[in-house]
Amino acid sequence: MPSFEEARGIILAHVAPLGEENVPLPDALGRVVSRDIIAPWDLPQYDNSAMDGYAVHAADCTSVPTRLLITGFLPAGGADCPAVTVGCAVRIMTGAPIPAGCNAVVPIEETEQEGDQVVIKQRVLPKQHVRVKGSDVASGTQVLPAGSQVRPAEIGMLAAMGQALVPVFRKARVAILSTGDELIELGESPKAGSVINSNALSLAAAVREAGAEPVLLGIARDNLESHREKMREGLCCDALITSAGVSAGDRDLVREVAASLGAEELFWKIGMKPGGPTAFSVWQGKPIFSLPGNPVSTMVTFELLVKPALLKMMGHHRVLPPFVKGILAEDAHKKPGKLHFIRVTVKKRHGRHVAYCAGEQHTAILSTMTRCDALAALPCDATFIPAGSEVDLALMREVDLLSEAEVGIRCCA
Ligand SMILES: Nc1nc2c(c(=O)[nH]1)N[C@H]1C(S)=C(S)[C@@H](COP(=O)(O)OP(=O)(O)OC[C@H]3O[C@@H](n4cnc5c(N)ncnc54)[C@H](O)[C@@H]3O)O[C@H]1N2
Ligand code: MOO
Repeated sequence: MPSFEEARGIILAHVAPLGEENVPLPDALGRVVSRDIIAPWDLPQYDNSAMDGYAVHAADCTSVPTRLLITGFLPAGGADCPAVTVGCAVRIMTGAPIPAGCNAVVPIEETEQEGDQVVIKQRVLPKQHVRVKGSDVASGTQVLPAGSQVRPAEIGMLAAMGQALVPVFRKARVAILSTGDELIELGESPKAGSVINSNALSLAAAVREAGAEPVLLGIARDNLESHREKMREGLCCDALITSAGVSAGDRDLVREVAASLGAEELFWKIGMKPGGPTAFSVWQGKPIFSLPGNPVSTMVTFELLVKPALLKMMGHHRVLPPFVKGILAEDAHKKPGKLHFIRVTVKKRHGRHVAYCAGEQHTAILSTMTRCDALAALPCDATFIPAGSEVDLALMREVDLLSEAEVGIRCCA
């Protein structure tokens, strides 16, 4: 049985970035660029003013004060300005091109206008308040390397570079299949023994949050034919995630059907909890993630095993969840032999993350998941981890600062 790290290593070794596509710039947000983007022109494209003021030639302003004749006005976007001759200045607005004959801008506050003349009250240095052509990005240089994730800043830069279509890695289409006769869909009337198919919706949300596209396949019933039909359908997508039917039960059919469809199983069972019965197979290069059905196990295995794979498929370089060091606020007990991920709430105190048990840790307890700020990793061989121990935390959301009033070790039941 592979350890958690080994299992994740096997998964990551069996997935690769999907192909590329060109998307309109606004749709590139969150995607990963698949090629180096090279600047087709300088940014700024021309020398322009950084201030509202007067465009001058510094050499005309060596004495203080200096008096210059105002010969024109240049707003942003204005291009029509004859060359400025010795002893003259042009009133210029922020962003307007520096006219020929000028090499500096004097802000309006450092001047006084007297009729058609401007009095410059301070020394002027060449290039002062001039945004020089190409000083931000020079034509022909790399604006973004392949592999960059597109954030609002990159959208702005790509727009400034005239990049209406952006080459990005393809978004993964991820089929989600729930299995089990007890399941009903949200909105159907519950009967005795029925369970709402919440896993499909939490998985679809997590897939979407990872930047991929969920494709909901519905429910495979507990017979081979239903599983076969739905799993075949799912294999048209880039990846298939199944939930439940993967443990040791009489009706756990997912692995049998995956094998009958020709998938190669790389592992079944991992030395982690939750997520012990997880299976991973590959069918014609496509990953099949068979996650355990207990709702918390489904979410935790998605976060720690599936999401890194999807991110890699979509071209991301940083695919592992951000782990930070934290301090356990309470004693924790566990059985040896598996890496345990417990759900904790986290507060920050004096720059350190302090982790509190988020509640009942059984993997069917959804409410502990909604309170969870992070998953704390309790080492494989440990049986008792005393309060104050340092642990790795996989943060699931931003955490608050702990007020002084809340400081103090709480007792774990
Ligand atoms: N004899 C053994 N029994 C079990 C083992 C084991 O190793 N030996 N492992 C346990 C662990 S750990 C887990 S986790 C579960 C996983 O079992 P399955 O993946 O086969 O899932 P099911 O038994 O079909 O369902 C488990 C549980 O989850 C509920 N469920 C299933 N699908 C959904 C869904 N789409 N939405 C909401 N809830 C769902 C289901 O009703 C069950 O209550 O096996 C243990 N048993
Ligand atoms: O692995 Mo199960 O996922 O411990 O509840």
